[in-house]
Amino acid sequence: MDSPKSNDSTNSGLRDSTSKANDEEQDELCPGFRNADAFVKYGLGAVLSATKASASLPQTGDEDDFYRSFPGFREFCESQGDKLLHCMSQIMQHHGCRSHLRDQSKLTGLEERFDLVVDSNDVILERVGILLDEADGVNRTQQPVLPAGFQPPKIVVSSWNRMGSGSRSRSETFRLLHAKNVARPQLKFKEKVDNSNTPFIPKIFIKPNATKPLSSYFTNKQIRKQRPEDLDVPAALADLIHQQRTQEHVEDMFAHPYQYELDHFTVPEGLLSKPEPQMYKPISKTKCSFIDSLEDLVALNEKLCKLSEFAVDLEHHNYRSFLGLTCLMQISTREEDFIVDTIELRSELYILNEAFTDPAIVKVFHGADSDIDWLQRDLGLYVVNLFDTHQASRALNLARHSLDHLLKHFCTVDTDKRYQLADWRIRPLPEEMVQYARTDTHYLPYIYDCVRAQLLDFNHGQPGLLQSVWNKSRDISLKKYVKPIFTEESYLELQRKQKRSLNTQQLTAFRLLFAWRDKLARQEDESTGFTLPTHMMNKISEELPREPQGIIACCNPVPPLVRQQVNELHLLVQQAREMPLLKVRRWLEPMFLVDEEEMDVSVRNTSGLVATAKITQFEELETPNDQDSHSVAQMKARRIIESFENPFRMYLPSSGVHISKNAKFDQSSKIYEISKRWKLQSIEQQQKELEAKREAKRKSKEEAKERSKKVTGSQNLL
Ligand SMILES: O=c1ccn([C@@H]2O[C@H](COP(=O)(O)O)[C@@H](O)[C@H]2O)c(=O)[nH]1
Ligand SMILES: [Mn+2]
Repeated sequence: MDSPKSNDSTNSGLRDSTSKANDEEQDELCPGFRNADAFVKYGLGAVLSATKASASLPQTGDEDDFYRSFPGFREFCESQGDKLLHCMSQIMQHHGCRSHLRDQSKLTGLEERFDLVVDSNDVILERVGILLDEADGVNRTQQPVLPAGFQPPKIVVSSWNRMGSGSRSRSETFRLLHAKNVARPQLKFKEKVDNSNTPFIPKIFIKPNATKPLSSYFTNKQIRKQRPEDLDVPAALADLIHQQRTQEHVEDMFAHPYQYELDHFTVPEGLLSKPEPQMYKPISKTKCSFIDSLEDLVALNEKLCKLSEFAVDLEHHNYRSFLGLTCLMQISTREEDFIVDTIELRSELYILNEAFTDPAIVKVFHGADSDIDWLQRDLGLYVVNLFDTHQASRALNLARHSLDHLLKHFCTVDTDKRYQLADWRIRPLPEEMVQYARTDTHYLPYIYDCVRAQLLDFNHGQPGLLQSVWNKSRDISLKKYVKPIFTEESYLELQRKQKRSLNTQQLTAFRLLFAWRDKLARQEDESTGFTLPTHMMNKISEELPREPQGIIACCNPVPPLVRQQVNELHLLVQQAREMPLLKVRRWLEPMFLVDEEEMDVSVRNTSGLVATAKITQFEELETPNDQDSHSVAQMKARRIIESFENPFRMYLPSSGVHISKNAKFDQSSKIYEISKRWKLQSIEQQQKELEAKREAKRKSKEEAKERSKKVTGSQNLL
């Protein structure tokens, strides 16, 4: 699990419809890559040949680490990696992801490029999801009608041959498994999903293995559930009591229920000495049980409570739900595998807290970050004594840290992740998905032994490195699930991330669409990506269509909720069009409006030169691209800003610009103060401030005029 399991499908980038040059460039790379059919025809072919080529690379397997210890080999890998990243960025750019970023040198570091990959996956998957459903004729807005029983959905398997007639023994067919009319699991939940725009409160009311008892807020149903109007006292008094109770419990309400136990957790002594790895049982000889009844769950808990360790993993779905849904839990002991239906047993799974929070039992996860969130959010489960094999792999500095790599490295097991993104809500779960799911935990107890032994060997038998993995794992289990909260500023975060330059009308449209999408997604319990994918939201806000049909034209395929509410969306766009047209600039991190009267701006370039220029009053622009109406000082300021943003660009001196050689950059200069001051302000706030300032200035000018009139008048009198 190297890649983050992001629940946020809002990160999609922007397809710059005007970047024709870019399109042409891409056409050379992948001719006819402009629509889904063409993608399947050409794009898929390219992907397949790339996959084939990568499979024909020498399989270094266990020797990865050995080869990588040679600087030449490492450098070669890195340079090839860079080339690949560049290629990927180009493909993504073409596919509508951050295509506005023509200057790839602005993508600094792997992190940002990785962001790009994640964003692009979002865009592509959003499209694939919508297209598949459209092809199936599924109307996503209609809740499927469920017959009395739980009707098995029709499974659709789209497949293509991954390797051609290949030499590899296992099935090489890549399957995109999804299902028609999957019943919405949310309909079966005993407790309704809480998509309200309020912080998450832990779902816990009993606390097994507690050293510090659970706050009465959680244990006392009366306190938790009592509404002021249900108290048998006058309304005002009830309100007061309720308020006091809430205040009294507010800290407990948001604290990690096992904070105290985790803070005081020490690894059992025996676990810091070198283990003899206990070989896993062949999967074919291991019993696998599907747990979907309370009775079986209780029996499973009893079994787990008797063990010293077991492995856990979760499968998740986040497209047809606002917060995401935990669909499956895999548990492996040294003897058995269990597949737990976390949809069916969602309200009962807290039972497992007895084993999950027992400090004497090690819970082995691989890459537990998201799992910890999902356990808390959906099942009210916490983990005390977590061992994360992903953290162990990092401490051992292995070549890669994915589960596939560890399986290959320690167990010589080849896996593929073809079901990782399957629709895990499908019931009954197809056998092949069960088999896939169990491999995620089956080998983990053995890998846990191996990495512990190696961590001790690595450190000459000293437990320091092993202890550090336990500490990192504990930090992960201390994480608290944070619910996405919408604020008036939320859209700015996404806008900043996308680094697009918008005028005030476009930005207003973006803000209104963002709010519409958030509200509707919460209400309908759909992801924001399903409601209105970010790249479509970008397109609408850039183009500001004058007609509802124009909004539809920005979306391909049209999301069902957009089709349903196109008139509301159109009203929002109209509202945005009524804004005065100003250009919005991005300056360093914050965005701001270029408007400061006669303000000195100092900027230093790489050679230590300090440039100072005046920015004078700006004129409101008739059109966003109306360069002529820029004042000279604005142009200067723009160039300074550009040179600030790109330190490799030499700032060219021109009249009115002062450059002092070797001058020190003054940290307290205005550029700093301003960027700080603007940082937390929304564009609207900025606009208000600017208007107030202008108004004050206008008044003071008028007053000055009045005064001078009076003076002239009195002089005349004299
Ligand atoms: O690249 C990825 C990897 C995973 N997910 C989601 O996470 C869960 C669990 O993944 P594991 O690999 O089993 O830890 C999976 O069901 C996906 O929903 C993902 O979205 N993208
Ligand atoms: Mn898994």
